[in-house]
Amino acid sequence: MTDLRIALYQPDIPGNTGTILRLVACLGLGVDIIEPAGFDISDRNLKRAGMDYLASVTLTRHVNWNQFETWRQSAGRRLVLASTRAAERYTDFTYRPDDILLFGRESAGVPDNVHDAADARVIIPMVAGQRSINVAMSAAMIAGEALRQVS
Ligand SMILES: C[S@@+](CC[C@H](N)C(=O)[O-])C[C@H]1O[C@@H](n2cnc3c(N)ncnc32)[C@H](O)[C@@H]1O
Repeated sequence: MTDLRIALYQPDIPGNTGTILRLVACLGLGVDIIEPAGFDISDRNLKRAGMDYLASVTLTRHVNWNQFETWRQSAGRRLVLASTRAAERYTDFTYRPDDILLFGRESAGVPDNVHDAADARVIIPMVAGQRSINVAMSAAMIAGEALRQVS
């Protein structure tokens, strides 16, 4: 079994978060939401995307980045940031079973201090001129690769 987790930094589109929560429910992963989010956790679009899968999600909400970091460091877990600014391909990185895979806010990614705090940063290569992949799609691709390696 893996203890891999997905963390969402201040997500602002409830349908994406609901889709990711359904993903983690199906893959058996834990999930962290670093608040403030741009919506309430009871948002109907989140519920529509997450459906009844939400009932089996192991979700931890952190009131802010500092509280998340305090918890993560005391747990001794590595933080792997998915970023369009990264240099290392997500398929070249060696994941550990207790890594936390961090994804940025849909509108703005993550600020520099969060980018710098990560232990590693990985990118899904894109064709020239494209800006970014949907956050839920990114999470599925990177979690899939991490699980392939550690399962
Ligand atoms: C819609 S994107 C954010 C776009 C934002 N304007 C930015 O500059 O980061 C939301 C999140 O999905 C993930 N993401 C999107 N495309 C990615 C890629 N090609 N490689 C790695 N992560 C990606 C990142 O975690 C990103 O913060």
